[in-house]
Amino acid sequence: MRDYTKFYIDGQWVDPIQPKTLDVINPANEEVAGKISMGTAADVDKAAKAARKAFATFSQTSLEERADLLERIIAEYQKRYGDMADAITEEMGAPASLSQRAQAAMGLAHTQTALAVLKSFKFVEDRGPTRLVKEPIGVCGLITPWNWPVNQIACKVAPALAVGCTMVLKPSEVAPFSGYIWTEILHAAGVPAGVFNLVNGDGPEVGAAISSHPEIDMVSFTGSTRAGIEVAKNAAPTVKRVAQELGGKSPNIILDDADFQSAVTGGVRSVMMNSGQSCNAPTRMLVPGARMDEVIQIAKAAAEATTVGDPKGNAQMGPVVSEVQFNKIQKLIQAGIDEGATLVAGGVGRPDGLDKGYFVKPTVFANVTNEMTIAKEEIFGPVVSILGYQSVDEAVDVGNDTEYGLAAYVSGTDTAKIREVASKLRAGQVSINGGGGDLMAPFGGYKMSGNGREWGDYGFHEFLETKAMLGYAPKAAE
Ligand SMILES: NC(=O)c1ccc[n+]([C@@H]2O[C@H](COP(=O)([O-])OP(=O)(O)OC[C@H]3O[C@@H](n4cnc5c(N)ncnc54)[C@H](O)[C@@H]3O)[C@@H](O)[C@H]2O)c1
Repeated sequence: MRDYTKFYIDGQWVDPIQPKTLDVINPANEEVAGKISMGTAADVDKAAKAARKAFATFSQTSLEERADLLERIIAEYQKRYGDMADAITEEMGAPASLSQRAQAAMGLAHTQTALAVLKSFKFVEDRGPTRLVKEPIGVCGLITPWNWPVNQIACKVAPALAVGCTMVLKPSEVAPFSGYIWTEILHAAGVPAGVFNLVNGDGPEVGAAISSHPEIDMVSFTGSTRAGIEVAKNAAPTVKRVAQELGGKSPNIILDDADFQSAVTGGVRSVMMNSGQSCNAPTRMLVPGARMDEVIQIAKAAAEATTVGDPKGNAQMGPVVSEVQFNKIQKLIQAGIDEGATLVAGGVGRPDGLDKGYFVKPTVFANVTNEMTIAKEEIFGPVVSILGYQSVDEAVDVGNDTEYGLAAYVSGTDTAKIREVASKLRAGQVSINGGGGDLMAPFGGYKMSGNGREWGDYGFHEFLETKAMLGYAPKAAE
């Protein structure tokens, strides 16, 4: 049982102003795995004031001092790597192997990337007599979700620290263990008091208090589009910058000349990874209509080959994060059946032999139309919807016919055709023939998927203001 009931404010582990706790449930066995405190606006106020005070000095630190700090965080993270992976498996059910090789790895990798970017980042640019200076924006409010918990924390905290900002973090209350360990890492690394603060709690109380606090200069939010809109509304009266990384319903266009065995199998596996709980999962697979039967056979085999079970064992897929998510996914699978899609694999109910835990069957629907609920709504579960297209233009139109625009995927062999399709897709990231794994590539969405860009050097700009110093270089006397 983890007792994670302290907050971290002004360099100290402190009790919440009003004691109130929340049990954290392990989704693999539905048992209480630990508890956190649920903060209030008063805790946020204390943290924001500590961050404001610290900003005066931390914003003036040298690039070398901040690089040194990131190096110490990396060293401490490496020491706690196993703890981090275990915590993620326990709090949100990712299989141990996924937590080790991806979930925990991303937290470390974003910190290393921030360090690398910092070493060559251009904070100053001279344009004739004018000097442009990039300065830290101030105190940042960071609100993160549960699905890739430390990935999202690190891709905000590391660049914010790198540029000299101070911050208040609120991790997801559903999966708060990794955020606590992250905080222990930062404390051990000697982050100066007040620079980084942790307040746990829920969205309507702590999230809203962060969004509206006058001492917080910007909010970087990752989560659902619903909550992202609330954050922006609450932030509006204080005119703070709001960076939103929101939901997705990403199209995966498989062109007629693709290697179907590999593209369809890869598409299904990508959705099943992390139990479908990735904002950029390729959940709408678009295939030539004439080849639907062939695709169904491949997709069925891929889904049925996915092993589901105890995330501490060897299963490829663990549970989904919570009862709320489990019930939502069940309803959407039922909607697919009711609206006439062809159920190819999986379906409602738990997989055989798994009576406890929020386990969902790896599910594939075919003959889906883009009007169906399962093609429109972000399911955030292991459910693939396969749609047939008659022409490549139609595939692009249907691919873009969504309120989201986070990611898109194209596969085929004709490079010119693939690039043409990729250029027409309205999404922040387009992956070609399974391309990925570039931590320097900006990550963020078009349309209702958000307005920010995280990762690499783009991630730095979220936390910077630009100052123009006019007449900085006076003209030489004639
Ligand atoms: N675009 C991206 O980079 C990205 C990455 C991962 C997840 N996501 C999205 O996140 C969602 C899943 O995560 P979730 O269920 O934790 O999302 P969520 O919106 O319920 O919660 C995300 C965070 O926001 C907080 N929150 C909730 N309501 C709030 C409010 N009114 N004001 C302020 N904060 C509030 C939560 O407490 C949590 O910390 C999915 O929609 C997914 O697509 C997006």
